[in-house]
Amino acid sequence: MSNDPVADIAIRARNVTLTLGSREAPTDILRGIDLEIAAGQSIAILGPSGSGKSSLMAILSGLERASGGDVTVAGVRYTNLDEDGLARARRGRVGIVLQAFHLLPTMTALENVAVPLELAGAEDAFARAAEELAAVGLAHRTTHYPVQLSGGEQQRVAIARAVAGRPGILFADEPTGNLDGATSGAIVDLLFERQRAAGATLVIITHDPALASRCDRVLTMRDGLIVSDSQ
Ligand SMILES: Nc1ncnc2c1ncn2[C@@H]1O[C@H](COP(=O)(O)OP(=O)(O)OP(=O)(O)O)[C@@H](O)[C@H]1O
Repeated sequence: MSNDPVADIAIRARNVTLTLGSREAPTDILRGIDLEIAAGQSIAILGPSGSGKSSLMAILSGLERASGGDVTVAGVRYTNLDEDGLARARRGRVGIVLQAFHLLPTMTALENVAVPLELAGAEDAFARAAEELAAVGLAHRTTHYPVQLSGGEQQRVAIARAVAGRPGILFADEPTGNLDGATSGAIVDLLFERQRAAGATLVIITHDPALASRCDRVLTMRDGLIVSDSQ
């Protein structure tokens, strides 16, 4: 840890709001989120369906722009960035794992991990991708296409892809939502293992209190607000 308190904050949100829908019928999705997450922390976000968990994660991970407030992630202030600016801010700083895996069907497991690295300018993209796939236990599946992989294997590829760029922050939105119980346990173990190996901050959205209890800190959302914080 550095002595600079600002450097030790991975995520800072101040009065973040999100309003969607039409001008005539706006819906307030996030209604003033204030949050600081320390670098290296694991944090779970719980809350009923529709409470705004995915929306908050989309904003913190730079996939979506807030309607108001201020967001700074990994030292980059998102406020005033356009979509290209947000995409640049994500690259190399943020890794994202989603419930539905989102692998490209026309690419092998190896290509799914290597191509984003290549686009980010890595010269050794394929060698690094092979290492990442080995680290998630898939050294024997590198030439398989997503359709040839089980759900758990696809999520391992997605985790390898998310951590391959060595991001400081890893976001996971219900990463086990499409998996059975036994597979889920192994995927969660893997997420925490990869987080520790990278020294990354981990933000997980989950409906599973047992998973949440493994995190350093647990937030609960309701109606677009954070209503409890275990910290
Ligand atoms: N484009 C949109 N226009 C209007 N409302 C939207 C839009 N997108 C999402 N919402 C609403 O925003 C609210 C928050 O959605 P969000 O997906 O963030 O919730 P969540 O807590 O992640 O839910 P779940 O656990 O079911 O995934 C929901 O009520 C949803 O219907």
